[in-house]
Amino acid sequence: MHSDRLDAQRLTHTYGTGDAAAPALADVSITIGAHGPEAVAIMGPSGSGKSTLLHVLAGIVAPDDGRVAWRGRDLATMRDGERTRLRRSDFGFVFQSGQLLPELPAIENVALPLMLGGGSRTGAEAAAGALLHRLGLGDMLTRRPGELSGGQAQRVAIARALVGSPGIVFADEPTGALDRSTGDAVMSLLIGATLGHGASLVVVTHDPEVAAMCSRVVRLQDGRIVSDEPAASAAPPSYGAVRGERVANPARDALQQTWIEASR
Ligand SMILES: Nc1ncnc2c1ncn2[C@@H]1O[C@H](COP(=O)(O)OP(=O)(O)OP(=O)(O)O)[C@@H](O)[C@H]1O
Repeated sequence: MHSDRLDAQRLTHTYGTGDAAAPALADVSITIGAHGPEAVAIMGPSGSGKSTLLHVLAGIVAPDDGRVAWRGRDLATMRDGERTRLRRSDFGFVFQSGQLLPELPAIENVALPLMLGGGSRTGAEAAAGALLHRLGLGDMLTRRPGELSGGQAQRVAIARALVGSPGIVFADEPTGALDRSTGDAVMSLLIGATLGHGASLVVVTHDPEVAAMCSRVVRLQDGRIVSDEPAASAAPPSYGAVRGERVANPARDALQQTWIEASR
């Protein structure tokens, strides 16, 4: 059994109370990374509970009922400070946009999680610079987010999510603000880089083509999981599952291999 696994059992969550109560999750159980790193897409109609599930899995929102365990430890039994430290050390996050600090250059945005974790500025910036180079942003280290394209900013966000070597990365519509070709490139990079780092990825998306790049697709409806299957059965033929053998994708395989070698 793989140690970097996330186990969620019987999660329920309702926003508000009484007449205003909005049930968002109902009896959701899911395990991520049981057999090694994997890329899992969470799909479903608007309001089906995707973002709520992601936030509960990441320990940002506490479930009303049920439990989430990371590496066998129940997040609810941790003190707030411990959970915050765990999120910083073991979890990475990529959101649609706006997560970078606008006043900081790219390299400092990426170095920040390491410095918040107690690392020296020199060491943190060395690691951040190396990662940004590997993501093709070696010329952009001193640019502030407002001086980057949307795709470049998302690559900086990916570097920031990965710099602390997390065990799992959570992404909420990470390409939702990008055009199709930029979004596809960023998504390939996110999947390749995350798996290349030995971490799992959980990504909320509306986009079937994004889901098809993942190895597994979980569908929600009215706060419940209605299907959980390998991406192969949901994938358009032009895309392959990241870890599957079904459809060759030389560019992605090469990218992932580069990452694995660079991460040694
Ligand atoms: N902060 C909140 N307060 C009250 N209700 C909320 C809140 N956040 C979400 N909800 C409700 O919970 C349900 C699930 O919302 P959630 O954002 O998880 O769905 P989603 O599938 O991510 O939707 P979308 O695809 O539109 O982003 C919806 O009915 C939503 O209106």
